[in-house]
Amino acid sequence: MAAILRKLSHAIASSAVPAVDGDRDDHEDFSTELEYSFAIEYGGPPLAYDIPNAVPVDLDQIPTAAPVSSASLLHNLLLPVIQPIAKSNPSNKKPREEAKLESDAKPEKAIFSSNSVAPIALEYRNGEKGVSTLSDKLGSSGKLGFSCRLSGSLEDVLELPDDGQEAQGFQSYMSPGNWGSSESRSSSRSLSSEVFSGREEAGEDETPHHVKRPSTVTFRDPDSNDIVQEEEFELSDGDENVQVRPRVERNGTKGSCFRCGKGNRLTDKEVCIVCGAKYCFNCVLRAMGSMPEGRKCVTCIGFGIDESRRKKLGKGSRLLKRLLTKLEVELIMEAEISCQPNQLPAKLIFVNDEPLLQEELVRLQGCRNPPKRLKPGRYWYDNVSGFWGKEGHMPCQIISPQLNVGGHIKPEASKGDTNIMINGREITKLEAFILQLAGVPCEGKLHYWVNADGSYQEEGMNKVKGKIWDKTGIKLVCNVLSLPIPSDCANVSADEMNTQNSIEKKMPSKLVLVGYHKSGTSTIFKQAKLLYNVPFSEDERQNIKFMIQSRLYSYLGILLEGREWFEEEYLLEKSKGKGQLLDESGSSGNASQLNNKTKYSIGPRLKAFADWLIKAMVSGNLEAIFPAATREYAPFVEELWKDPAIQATYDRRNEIEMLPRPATYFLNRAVEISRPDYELSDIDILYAEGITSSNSLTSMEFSFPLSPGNSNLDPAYQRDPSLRYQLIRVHHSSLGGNCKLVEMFEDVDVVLFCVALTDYDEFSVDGVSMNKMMASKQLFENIVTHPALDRKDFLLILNKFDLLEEKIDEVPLSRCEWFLDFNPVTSQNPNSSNNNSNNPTLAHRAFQYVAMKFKRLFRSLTDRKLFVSLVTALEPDTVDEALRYAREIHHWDEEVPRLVTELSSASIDASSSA
Ligand SMILES: Nc1nc2c(ncn2[C@@H]2O[C@H](COP(=O)(O)OP(=O)(O)OP(=O)(O)O)[C@@H](O)[C@H]2O)c(=O)[nH]1
Ligand SMILES: [Mg+2]
Repeated sequence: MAAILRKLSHAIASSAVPAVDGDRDDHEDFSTELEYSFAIEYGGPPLAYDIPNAVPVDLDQIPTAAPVSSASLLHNLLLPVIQPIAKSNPSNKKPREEAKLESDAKPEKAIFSSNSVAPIALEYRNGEKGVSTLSDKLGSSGKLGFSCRLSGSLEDVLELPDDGQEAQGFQSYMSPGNWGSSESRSSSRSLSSEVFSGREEAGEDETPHHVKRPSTVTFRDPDSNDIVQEEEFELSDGDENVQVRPRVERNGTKGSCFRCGKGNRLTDKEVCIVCGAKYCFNCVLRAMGSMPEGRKCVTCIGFGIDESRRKKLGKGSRLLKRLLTKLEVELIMEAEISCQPNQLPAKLIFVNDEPLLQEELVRLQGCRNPPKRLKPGRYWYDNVSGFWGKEGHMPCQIISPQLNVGGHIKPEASKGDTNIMINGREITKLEAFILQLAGVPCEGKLHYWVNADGSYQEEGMNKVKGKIWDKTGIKLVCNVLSLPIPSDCANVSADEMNTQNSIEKKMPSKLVLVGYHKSGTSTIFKQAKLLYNVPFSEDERQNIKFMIQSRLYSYLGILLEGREWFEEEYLLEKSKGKGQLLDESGSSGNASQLNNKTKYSIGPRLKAFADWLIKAMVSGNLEAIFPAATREYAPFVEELWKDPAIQATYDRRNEIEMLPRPATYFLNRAVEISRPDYELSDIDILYAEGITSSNSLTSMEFSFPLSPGNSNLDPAYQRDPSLRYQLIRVHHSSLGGNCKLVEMFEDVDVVLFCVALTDYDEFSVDGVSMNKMMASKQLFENIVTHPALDRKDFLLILNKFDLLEEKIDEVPLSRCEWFLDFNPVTSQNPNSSNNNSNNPTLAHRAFQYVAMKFKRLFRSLTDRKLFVSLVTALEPDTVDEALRYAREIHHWDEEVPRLVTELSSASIDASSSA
């Protein structure tokens, strides 16, 4: 491609430079500035809407000005003269072969216009690639010698729709490229609309220096990682903490659009949140694509944002609103706020001179009263009083106290010079003024302790001398002087404050939930939210909805792969002469055999979509495409779903191993889910895989309502319903190598370790293939033996019992090397659902056996007792019981002295198997 461009740049340069002005320097300058834009004619399946069209220009049709006759000019009057398009001068003509594509394709149509942009229209005809270059065109017409500029570039031809056509325009830009033939698929990379700055001096094998431009078709090619490659980076001040970000080059003058170089400072533009490049209305979609991470140039995807723009995250702009529909803008804003690369980087936040660790940042942001508008920078934090400020400045906020984040506070943290120390920090003059107003002695060198509730005492003395915030007028003065006041007490009385403080002191008991891949931790967490009425925020609901919509496409992709196998299998059988047997459709089988059609065959339009979807899925790019493009493909989903071949495939879904279990639930409602107005139900939330796409740590606070009468729990275990609990769900992968990060849970009360009972014959697919039960066991060992969890209570949740019941009769438990000695005495009636201890089902025996294996393992590692609970995460009662059990374990622990004589370990065992 580079060679072709160089040839083109020769061709264009030689033609664009007037014959009379053969100055070589001019020529080179001109050619280095040349830019080319490519487009190909859409050859995919028919769409329900118009797509931009590259209209060929017939050179003969271009109106030209008649030459001004010199006779008509007045003597000595210099007028600008428009030169006509003249017949070519063969001596200036580039040899046609030189500019010809290696493919030898026959050019059919071409459009060319250049000042600095030379777009070239590529065409596909039956998979045959063709390109019309300038020299082709001129060669065929035998004409050359432009001295005037053809008006309108191809980009202008492919102009974005005006306001009235916004949605359609965006759809067109979000089309999956060329879905046509397999050839066109393989060359879909050339769909990218790239604008190259061609450099004459580039050597044969060198890639020309180019500023990569976003694709007009806004999806990444599934095969290509090109658009995230970046050639130039800048380091700011050599600070290793500062993330390297792509640098952008502007084509035009200051204030102009970074892409087309047009416009000025007053033109409405959209700004890339990473590199600051600004794009005009016409260029923004080309430059930013489908915006999977919000408003970023495609080359900036994956990079952290420019922190000075953080406060703009999620705030839609006028320009986007003009360009896209409300839903599309919402989607993009959502992605902008929630995607991983846009999150605040912990290491850029220094608290008391120390950079934060990720878990410290989580703690800081997740506390009851977190710092507002936190951004990278240096802060001080007095964790006794909760005062928080920027390094070298007076406090700006009072956040939750007692947070274990950052280093120790320094006396000079706020650059105070008053000789008055509060909790180890020398306070500023304004703070000293407030203390005086509050009646606190401020003469001489003083050291005070100030608590979060404003009570103060002199260092070394054991007597509270008073409360700063109690005095009337203090808060008002603080407000006037821009000094912070505790947020809780702004509108509440002292009494209320005391109550609040005492509640705050009653920190919730912490239950941490962890398990190996797909053990069911998210499902249990979501079930708990539903059970204890902890609402999903609008954001969470949106995230889950988008996740379900995205996953739907991967389920469809898997189904479509299955369809291919079934079709191939059918044809193979047919070629062996067995087709007749396989075809259940009787006489129509003969007709379909004649044209190689099977009941698994789909039409070309769906085939093209299927090919594209499978390719995107295999290359792992579906997440970048969906859910942004959900709306675009909803009609295809409907068409696909109704197709008999897909239904025939779906009927054989049990044979498609890759199809996860929840797929059936969602595929059954594929059409409804794919629609933009799809409304999420609680059951959908439960069945959705995961919680959000990026969450590795999720937490909720709740209390247990009084147990309903039919609860299996002994009423003696009813507890104060106002007691608070925090359930923290951690994805095992976020615990780091050897579960190092478990140490952030050293203050948890009970660890809930979740194991999927069905894992015994399954193998993990990522990394080294390993039996999932063995992997679970390994994770269990790592966590249990972690020093931070020494002597913690563990509750083993054996999950997916419903699935175990289905599986155990088919697949023996001894498939897992750890369970080789499982030798149940088969019951009289293996299908009986009776699970009492006299006649337990095979699944129950298996559960008891697995529980026993883990208990023994736990004892061998800790010399302590492991508690076990049997759960089916999709059934609320079992989750409720497991969590209430965890609560009991925690409180038993607190009440050991009283309970130790009452509770024997036998009763614990009994309740665990219940
Ligand atoms: N039938 C059935 N399905 C379950 C049960 N628990 C979980 N699942 C399904 O198993 C799959 C994995 O569950 P998740 O809750 O996402 O598991 P996870 O531990 O969060 O998995 P990660 O993605 O590794 O975090 C989902 O499709 C769930 O719907 C269960 O008790 N019964
Ligand atoms: Mg999950």
